[in-house]
Amino acid sequence: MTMSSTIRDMKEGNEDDKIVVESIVVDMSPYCDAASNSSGRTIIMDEERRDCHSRLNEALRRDGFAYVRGLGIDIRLCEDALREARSFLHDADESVRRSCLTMDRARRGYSPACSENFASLIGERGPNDLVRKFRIGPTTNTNDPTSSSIHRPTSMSSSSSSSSSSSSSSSLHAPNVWPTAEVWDDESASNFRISIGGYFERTCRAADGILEAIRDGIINDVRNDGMIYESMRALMGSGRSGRNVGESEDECRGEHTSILTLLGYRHGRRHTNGGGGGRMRPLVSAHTDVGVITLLHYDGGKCAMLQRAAESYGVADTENIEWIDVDLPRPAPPRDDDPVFVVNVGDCLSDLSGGYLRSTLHRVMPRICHPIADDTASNDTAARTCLALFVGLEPSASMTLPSGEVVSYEEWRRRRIARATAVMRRKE
Ligand SMILES: O=C(O)CCC(=O)C(=O)O
Ligand SMILES: [Fe+2]
Repeated sequence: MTMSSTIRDMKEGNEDDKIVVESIVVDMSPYCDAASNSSGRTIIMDEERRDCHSRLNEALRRDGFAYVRGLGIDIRLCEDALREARSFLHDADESVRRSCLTMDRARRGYSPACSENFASLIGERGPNDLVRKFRIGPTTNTNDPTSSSIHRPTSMSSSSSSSSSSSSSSSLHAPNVWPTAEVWDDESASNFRISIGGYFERTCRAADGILEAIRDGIINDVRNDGMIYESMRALMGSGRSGRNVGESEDECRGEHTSILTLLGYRHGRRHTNGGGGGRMRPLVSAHTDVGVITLLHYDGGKCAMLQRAAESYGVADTENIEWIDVDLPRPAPPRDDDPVFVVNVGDCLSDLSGGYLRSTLHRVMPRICHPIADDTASNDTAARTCLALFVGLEPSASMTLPSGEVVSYEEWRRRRIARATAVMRRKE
């Protein structure tokens, strides 16, 4: 049974729903949401962790993608963040979004539709992506409530933080930009910042648990390769959550480079072209993600569908790939407060693990749907909204590649992008 048919069965109310869900969604609570005993000490059974990391890595090895839950993230946080993202990406006036344009829109702020081209990430030529995006990341500035070094969003001023300073010299660290009360209204601007900032902080922490599980799984499985232990060190320690063992939450640093991207898709011209008998063109071209892992959560918006390649194909044959829908199961009782996420492997983890885990090609395709005339976010079931956390290491994090070469994360990233650019140039 494929991942997509499994989910379809579940949605149609198959009697065996619960069993099916249990069999495909990996419960990450032994790594992300460990229960405490009466004295507050965490109880984690080795066996539970073993089961968790082997199930997760099995899915990631097979598909490059896995469904996870048990991240310790309340469904209300996800619903709030999706609602706020919808309100900004679909309902607000374009002038509100454009107030968040930055010099480096691939890292922070608003990126309008048709301004990015993910096909270039794999050295392919394709139309620009038809999606609106908004990005935030760590600022390493402890005065910024969205700095992941602060684990409790406090008073959210609605003023733009674009002037806030960053203590890091890396181009992967930049100030966040938020819509202000002057261009939006006070309440909208403030709710947006609180929900999106809170979601970012919480998912960054959950991603740490997921990476720990992936690392344990790989080390356990590839025991006879001495180098793998060195390679996996990059996934641990102070790099990502910014918190060192023994530090309190107030003391931790926000030096990882994870970026939260909000993505908004609407019914548009690529739907009507394809509907006329022509070949549908993707809204986001086939690509692999550059970072370590990506953690996705999205609503049921019908106008677009995330798809992954059925198997690991060479980047060269993107034309003849079998694509599988990556639908998101809605949690059902008694787990209806425990949201399901998708994890996928990025190129960095693929390189670090020497191909043990492989980044999988994926894309977003338009789906024919029937948008209603008054399509505000509150009543539009066509618009699709996705929250994507692209997990990155600290710029100076030292990566030992299985070849034995040691390279910083920032340098590895620079080479990865340069490789794709060089392929594009050769094709020109
Ligand atoms: O919208 C989605 O589901 C995923 C988009 C994506 O693959 C990306 O932004 O890297
Ligand atoms: Fe992606």
